[in-house]
Amino acid sequence: MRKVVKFGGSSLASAEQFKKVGDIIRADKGRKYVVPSAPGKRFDGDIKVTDMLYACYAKAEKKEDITASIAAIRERYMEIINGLGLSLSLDDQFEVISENFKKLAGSNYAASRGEYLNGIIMANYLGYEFIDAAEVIVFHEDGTFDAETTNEKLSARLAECDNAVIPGFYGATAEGKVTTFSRGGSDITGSLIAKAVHADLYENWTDVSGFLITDPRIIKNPKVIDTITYVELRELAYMGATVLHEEAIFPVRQEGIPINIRNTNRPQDPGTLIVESTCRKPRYTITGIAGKKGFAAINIEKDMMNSEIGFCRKVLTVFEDNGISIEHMPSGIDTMTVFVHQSEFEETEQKVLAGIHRAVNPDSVNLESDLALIAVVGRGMKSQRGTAGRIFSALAHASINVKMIDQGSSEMNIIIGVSNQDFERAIKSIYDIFVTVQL
Ligand SMILES: Nc1ncnc2c1ncn2[C@@H]1O[C@H](COP(=O)(O)OP(=O)(O)O)[C@@H](O)[C@H]1O
Ligand SMILES: N[C@@H](CC(=O)OP(=O)(O)O)C(=O)O
Repeated sequence: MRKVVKFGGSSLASAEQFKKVGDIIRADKGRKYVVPSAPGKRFDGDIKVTDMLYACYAKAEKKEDITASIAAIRERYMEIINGLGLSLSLDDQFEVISENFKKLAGSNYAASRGEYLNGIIMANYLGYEFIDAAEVIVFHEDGTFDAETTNEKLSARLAECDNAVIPGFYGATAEGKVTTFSRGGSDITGSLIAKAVHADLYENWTDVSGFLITDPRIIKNPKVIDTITYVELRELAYMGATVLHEEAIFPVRQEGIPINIRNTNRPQDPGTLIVESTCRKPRYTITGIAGKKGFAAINIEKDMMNSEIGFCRKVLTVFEDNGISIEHMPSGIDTMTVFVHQSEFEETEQKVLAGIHRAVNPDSVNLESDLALIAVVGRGMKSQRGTAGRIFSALAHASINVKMIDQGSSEMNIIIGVSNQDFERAIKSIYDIFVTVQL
């Protein structure tokens, strides 16, 4: 078995965590390619190294003294090196990094150093080859990711070595400008490597025993999902289940490589297997629940709207022209609602309203803010009668007003809009009706 293993920041926050990771890798010869993140939080309230780097770079940009900030970052790594008993010096690397910060090499460069340095330590600790991600993960000049060149470079480079450590989160353009994925992007690096080496499995090690039915910060100890499909996971990841970056699914999906989410602190747990398709029946009718706060709804009313050809297109053009992306668009006979991200919308809100008036001359337009969207997802929901009924009776029992309902044509997800303030209670009542009472 050839495996790619990615360890998140929580798994590499201290020497103690590194030792657990070392034991996991050494326990299975198939764990050949290792993708580390930067050191994460050691305890509640701690600061991730990536955030320390961003903050330090912001100081450099303001021409403030960064000596103390660099020293604090360096201390995080020295604690790991000393705790592991390694004879490794990062003096040269820190000298280069300090110089580049002062030269304002860019905030992407700054953030990427967290993974870069952790990769050097990991390679030294394991006795694996270190491959700088800047050599093999390629971005276009405009900052977008170059999937084709990356796959070629990775395949060629990794064919030369039996095992290697490749830091997550960053890469570089052909000109050598360091660029990163969005936050949590080490998951993407792992997936790209799994694809390039035709891995049998992509293991993603974190601090929870798999993908949980819902966010453990909302429900205490939610049940683990044993098997989930890429499609279900994509819906949940997009809607805020942050355990895996939403874009990490695509590279492995093209190759049909399963992902296994595992817990570094409980390696004996089987975790969650993410697959293309499965005959395994899900344990509950629903597979998972996820959601996000911070949406606004634009409600548009106009008599006979439905018979006006091009109405929707004209409305949507107004959003497009103002650079606003649309999240959902439920409609009635004479009404249409557009859900958008509130933070993105606030700046241009009045321009959009005026634009809608000009474009379609509606009877009325009104705005509602502070809304949350919740996705209830599950392959078991398809052709299972009464699922929606159960969701809405659970919400009614909890006295939660439902502002929007949207069921995808795949019958695999139902999206519900509620007030921000009802968000946690709504998730809890849906979880209880399907999982706690085991319906
Ligand atoms: N449905 C979910 N299942 C599991 N974890 C979730 C879910 N939704 C949110 N999380 C959060 O995701 C965290 C793991 O992701 P992340 O912080 O990116 O870890 P890492 O540092 O290992 O990359 C968990 O500790 C948990 O708080
Ligand atoms: N260190 C980066 C990238 C990353 O993937 O981290 P983690 O695996 O800890 O989520 C971040 O904090 O965004």
